[in-house]
Amino acid sequence: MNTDTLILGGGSAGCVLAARLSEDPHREIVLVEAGRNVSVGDIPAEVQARYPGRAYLDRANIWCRLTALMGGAARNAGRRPRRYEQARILGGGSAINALMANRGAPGDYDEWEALGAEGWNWEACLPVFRAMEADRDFGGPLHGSDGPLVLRRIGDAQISPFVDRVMRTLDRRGHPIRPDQNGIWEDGTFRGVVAVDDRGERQPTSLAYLTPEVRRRPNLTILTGHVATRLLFEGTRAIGAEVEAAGNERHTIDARQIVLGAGAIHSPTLLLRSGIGPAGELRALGIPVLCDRRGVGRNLMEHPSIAVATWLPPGARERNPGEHHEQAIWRYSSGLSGTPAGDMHAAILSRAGWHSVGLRTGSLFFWVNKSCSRGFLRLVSRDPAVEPEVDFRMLSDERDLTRLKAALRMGAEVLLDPGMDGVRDVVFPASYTPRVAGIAAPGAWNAMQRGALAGLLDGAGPLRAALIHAVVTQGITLRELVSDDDALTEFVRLNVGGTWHPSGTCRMGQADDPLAVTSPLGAVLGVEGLYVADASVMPSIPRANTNMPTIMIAERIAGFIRDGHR
Ligand SMILES: Cc1cc2nc3c(=O)[nH]c(=O)nc-3n(C[C@H](O)[C@H](O)[C@H](O)COP(=O)(O)OP(=O)(O)OC[C@H]3O[C@@H](n4cnc5c(N)ncnc54)[C@H](O)[C@@H]3O)c2cc1C
Repeated sequence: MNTDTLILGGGSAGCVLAARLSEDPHREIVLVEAGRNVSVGDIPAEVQARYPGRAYLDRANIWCRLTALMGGAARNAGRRPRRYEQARILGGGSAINALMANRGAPGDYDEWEALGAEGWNWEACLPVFRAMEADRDFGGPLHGSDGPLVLRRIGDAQISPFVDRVMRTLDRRGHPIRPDQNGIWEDGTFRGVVAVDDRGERQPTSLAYLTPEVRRRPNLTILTGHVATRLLFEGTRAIGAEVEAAGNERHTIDARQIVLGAGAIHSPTLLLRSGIGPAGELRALGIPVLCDRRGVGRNLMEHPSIAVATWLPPGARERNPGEHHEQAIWRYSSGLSGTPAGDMHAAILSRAGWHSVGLRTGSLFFWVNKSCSRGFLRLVSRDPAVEPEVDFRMLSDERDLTRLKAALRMGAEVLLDPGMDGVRDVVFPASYTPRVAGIAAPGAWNAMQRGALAGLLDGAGPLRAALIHAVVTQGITLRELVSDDDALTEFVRLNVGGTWHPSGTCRMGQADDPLAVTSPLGAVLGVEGLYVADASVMPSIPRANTNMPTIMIAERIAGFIRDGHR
């Protein structure tokens, strides 16, 4: 097979790249995606749903062997990797994520430019954000009205009694309720902006960008169920890729130009496997070094998280099980020296899972929105079936630990505030541990078990607190954590999780920056004909969920490639 532009990875970014680059009828495009197809009329119900809590737990939609190290280890024990969900489906993260649609602070993009990504300041990025969206609630200079992604805020009829009361309680405590999360960057609480279309359904980029009309273009070929195993080069010029179809049949696709959209874990992995990366590490695995670039797989970023949860009395529970659950957010500034405004984020969740216990649990899911810790990923085998080692080194920067500990304390205060009387019951610490992930797997057995536990907890009356502490938090109480700093440190270090926002592993920068992997145009430094255009290229993590920033990146780099910038 032979094409002009070969796009590897059909995720949030890859589908945008395919749609935009195929607008030029003279350019042949092949899009290769490892996961299954998603199209209008052929979309799994859990992917289409506005309630997203099943899609990312379905093993058919994710890279099942991928694990990652998050934070610290228990005393006298090694660090243990946990499953780390990343999409393997056409549309990528946008087909399984929590639908939150925000961009971060203007300062995040000005920072990208300051770090060497020339031309990526807020003034340059804002018009692209606007062009991507059709905001159904707000207009004006910060919003778009006719882009492919419909955005809206959770309405009065949808908001759960618990979420509504948290917002009012926070308002009374000095964190004002504000109308627009995507408006002026300021602290407060906001109804969540979600990418939900006018029928109330998810819009993965595999539908919003790869519309039936786009798919009919004769110059666009979409290959799903195909895994790219390695890039091919002639000298230092990329000339194609080796791909493996289901059934292990390998073949090559020749191309004039290759664009990686395989995401922040698998785009650097493909570079490493193809000989682009830290020379010593590659040689140790017997991979011939094509280009010694130390930055490949470094600068791995996430938003470290921890939660405070409460058992919900019946009247405070989500009334519609199909409703989106991340209904509001709380943005605040830690005030810690060297951190910017609005560096902290809490998702105010009406429920904690698809099952009966989840439906009865509300939570404040905190994350450090401007995190300072940086991790890495590296190959451990030449075998393309073996996932890389991923180590986020969360909280390795003390500032992240300090902020997350303070967040847990604040969350406890808010949920225990008398203003919450009637919509909260027992308050307890929570996090997305491997145990919780196991329990959360969709299926009849888990549904039955959770149903029995929910019934037990509902009927437990004065024994509920003891039962939650025994079964849910396994002996850890909130009182102990907020009164004992060492216990809190240990709990946060052990239980810190992510938010599924990996980024930065092929970061943009200037050619003389030894840790830069791509130029500000997305071109891989040191070789020709190869680009990266996904969450990997972010120089620093934005104060945002990362889907909209990634789509903006794909839009811009597609534009650079289309216009022939070098
Ligand atoms: C569970 C979850 C919840 C999230 N919630 C939100 C949210 O609410 N809001 C938000 O803004 N962001 C959210 N995110 C993050 C957001 O979805 C990602 O930042 C975004 O999808 C990244 O886009 P990407 O194109 O870089 O990578 P992806 O969307 O992950 O796409 C990469 C694609 O490449 C494919 N691929 C990888 N390797 C190969 C290969 N070798 N050959 C062929 N194909 C390959 C993968 O299968 C995948 O489809 C969430 C993510 C997850 C996983």
